[in-house]
Amino acid sequence: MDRITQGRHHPADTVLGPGDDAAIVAAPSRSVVATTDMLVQGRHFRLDWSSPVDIGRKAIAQNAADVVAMGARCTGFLVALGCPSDTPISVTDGLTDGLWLEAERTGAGIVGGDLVQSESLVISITALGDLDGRPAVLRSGAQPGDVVAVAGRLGRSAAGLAVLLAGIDGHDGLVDAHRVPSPDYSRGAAAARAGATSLTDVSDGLLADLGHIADASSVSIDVVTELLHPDDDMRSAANELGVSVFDWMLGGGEDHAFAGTFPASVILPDGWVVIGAVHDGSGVTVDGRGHDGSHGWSSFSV
Ligand SMILES: Nc1ncnc2c1ncn2[C@@H]1O[C@H](COP(=O)(O)OP(=O)(O)OP(=O)(O)O)[C@@H](O)[C@H]1O
Ligand SMILES: Cc1ncc(C[n+]2csc(CCOP(=O)(O)O)c2C)c(N)n1
Ligand SMILES: [Mg+2]
Ligand SMILES: [Mg+2]
Ligand SMILES: [Mg+2]
Repeated sequence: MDRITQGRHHPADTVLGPGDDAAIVAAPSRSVVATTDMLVQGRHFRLDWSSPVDIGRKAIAQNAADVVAMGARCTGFLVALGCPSDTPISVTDGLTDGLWLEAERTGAGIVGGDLVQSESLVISITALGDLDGRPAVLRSGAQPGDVVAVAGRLGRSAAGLAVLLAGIDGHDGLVDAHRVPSPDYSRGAAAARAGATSLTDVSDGLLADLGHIADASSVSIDVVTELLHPDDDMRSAANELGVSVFDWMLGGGEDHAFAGTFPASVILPDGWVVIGAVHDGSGVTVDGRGHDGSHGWSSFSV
């Protein structure tokens, strides 16, 4: 346990870190943003595909992205870890390093957690955040006439997963994007300050996650494929595998890019790019039509 808890530098929001019955985390806004997501071995990661550092980083990233998708910044993480009894120390050390590495990218510390024995590796994280006095940006605020925009790259994680599943060589950048998502954690607060009307992170797939905004806001959302610009390495992997690069960009999960809506009059903050528009109605369309392909990952269908 000492190996997991000791020797780390805690940022200012950690009032009391690991060691007592509970941690104390600053809540300057007097309301706390709280979210949880878990990673399960075999389901969300494989130890022959990802290093323990990668897995630790991904676990923090997918949680931090949900805090940022409220327009907040991260203030602390609680990490519950299930490990088989024969897990090498190098694996728990690597996980701990990865967790801290990505936590530091968010500006927050790991303030506590739990460690139990289990049949496979399971990492469940609770992330806390603060809005610094601003209102949260909900999924329910999109208005007809708004633009739809994204910050971050789409489809690269799904492309990397496809490369790993097919066992083809090369495409290291895509495989890296699958192993460790790289959200820019400053984008959510910037969107909130600019007047974003709704915000989410892309965890399941662009169309599925925009669908949550469309449902919560009682609007329809149209994505314009001409405004999506696939990278050359995604195009070449898609050609090699005989699939459409847009399947990855529209339906691929785990990039943890941010997607949101803004009034059309807003000058978008750095990193945000228009990809569509909000209309009256319901559901999500692509180039004005229903999309036959996958809208995203579904937790219980695969
Ligand atoms: N077991 C549960 N108990 C209570 N609320 C839950 C439970 N599972 C999910 N939720 C809530 O349902 C909502 C949607 O959860 P979901 O996990 O799909 O969101 P997400 O974290 O943005 O997506 P992803 O898991 O793909 O990253 C969230 O508000 C979440 O708190
Ligand atoms: C070994 C392996 N196989 C498949 C995937 C793909 N995958 C798993 S969960 C998920 C979306 C979020 O799911 P959840 O809703 O469970 O958080 C995706 C795209 C992976 N990462 N690793
Ligand atoms: Mg979740
Ligand atoms: Mg989310
Ligand atoms: Mg999530």
